[in-house]
Amino acid sequence: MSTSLSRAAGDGRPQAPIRLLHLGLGNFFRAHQAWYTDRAPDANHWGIAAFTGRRPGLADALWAQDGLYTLVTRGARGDRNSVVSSLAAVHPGGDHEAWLSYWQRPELAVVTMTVTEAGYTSLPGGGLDVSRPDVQADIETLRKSPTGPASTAAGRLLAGLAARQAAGCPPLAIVPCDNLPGNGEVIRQAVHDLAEHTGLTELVDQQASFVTCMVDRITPATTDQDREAVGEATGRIDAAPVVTEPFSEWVLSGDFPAGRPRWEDVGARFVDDIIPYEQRKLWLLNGAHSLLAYAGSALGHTTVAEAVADPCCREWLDQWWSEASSHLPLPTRDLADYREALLGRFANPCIRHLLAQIAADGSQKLPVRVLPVLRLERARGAMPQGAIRILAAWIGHLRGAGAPVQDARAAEVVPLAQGPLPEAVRRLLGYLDPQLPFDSPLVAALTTAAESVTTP
Ligand SMILES: NC(=O)c1ccc[n+]([C@@H]2O[C@H](COP(=O)([O-])OP(=O)(O)OC[C@H]3O[C@@H](n4cnc5c(N)ncnc54)[C@H](O)[C@@H]3O)[C@@H](O)[C@H]2O)c1
Ligand SMILES: O=P(O)(O)OC[C@@H](O)[C@@H](O)[C@H](O)[C@H](O)CO
Repeated sequence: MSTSLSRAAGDGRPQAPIRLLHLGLGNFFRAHQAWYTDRAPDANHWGIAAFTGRRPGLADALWAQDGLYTLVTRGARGDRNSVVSSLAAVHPGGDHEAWLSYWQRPELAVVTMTVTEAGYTSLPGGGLDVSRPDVQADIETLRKSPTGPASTAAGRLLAGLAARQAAGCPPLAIVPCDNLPGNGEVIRQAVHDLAEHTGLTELVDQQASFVTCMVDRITPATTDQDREAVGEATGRIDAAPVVTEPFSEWVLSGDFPAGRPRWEDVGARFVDDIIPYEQRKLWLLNGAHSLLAYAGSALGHTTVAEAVADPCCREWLDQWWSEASSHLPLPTRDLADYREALLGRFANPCIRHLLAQIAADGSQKLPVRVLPVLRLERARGAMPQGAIRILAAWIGHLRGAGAPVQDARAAEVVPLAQGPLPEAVRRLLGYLDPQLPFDSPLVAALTTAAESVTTP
């Protein structure tokens, strides 16, 4: 009979001392940052304590198997299974005492996070969105006690920094790993704004260095079938395996005052100017994902691989990529190779990446994946049909076409999308950027494009 993964049974390596902390224990973190750490030559010195966002389920499942899990690297020609050992402790997000206790350890050096775009609780133009009830609740909590049980990511970081300062510990690095440009600065600003509302301002820059990074590895949600396949292939019960693609990229920019694992020895790159890497990835990969999520699901497709096999979607992808590529400061040959590689990654028939998963939180994603290209194209007098198609398909999605709406801002954007199309288009453009509804030719082109998106 199969037994669960366990260190006592000889699975994985012994637990490493904890010097890394992570918020947002999900699949991507386990396929990416935890995997880089696991393979670093100094992995034996760098254990991670990871916290879920709020729900305890994954922490419980991983706790029962000593933090070990199987990483299934799924290429078009088959799977490769390996056990990742870098998680030394796992906790439910609500365990605030445990969260603070790690910040009070002098040896803690790096805090990473994957909390989704919506988890940054920031305004579209930057800065903390203090109108949110969860942010307001954190302001109250942290005013009462600087280390109180905050619930937002910014609040938890600030409470951690306050605990660290009170314990007299040295500064560390905070490394957000979500698909946002300048993610280090975005979270720094959010934490800083929260600190201003709670009288803790000086603490932020004294205690932390905010590192920006570009992350890439397509990692879908795990299915029961994946769990069964891992059990059959490894002879071990694993309640929480992660399936990911062979490709991986991590580019970082910023200081690590208390050190870090030798991630550069296993493929991570440290650069001074991260902007070209961010733009290439967010526009070409994530922008294309959003196109397929809305336009592809409206055509009846369920996964990225299905959508990219449809010649119509392929043509739309090429149009979007040509528009976006023309604004990237990278050699033409490199961009052509990147696009070619993306097609192969998207077409991987063994990665079942659901369009519905990618479609979530479009209100947070389109401003960083699509709008920069739209604005650059309009500034040079072009009417970018590729970018317009993505926005049109998103509007169709909010009006009921394709994947179901799951958006942190659904209560605002779904009502804006209802009623006669020209007004809905104007309202949604205004939501994304108050300047855009004044661009009448754009409003007209987007209305025409949105009319062609099928709604039920
Ligand atoms: N999956 C990918 O292919 C991929 C690739 C690159 C980057 N990312 C980034 O990683 C993020 C997570 O993706 P995933 O595949 O791990 O998803 P997931 O659903 O497996 O995990 C998400 C984790 O984030 C936590 N979380 C969500 N909202 C939070 C909040 N407000 N505060 C704190 N924690 C919160 C959840 O509790 C969970 O632990 C994405 O939103 C994206 O920004 C994902
Ligand atoms: O993870 P999200 O929700 O930000 O976006 C969905 C996908 O576009 C994204 O996860 C990509 O698969 C990933 O960014 C590839 O590295």
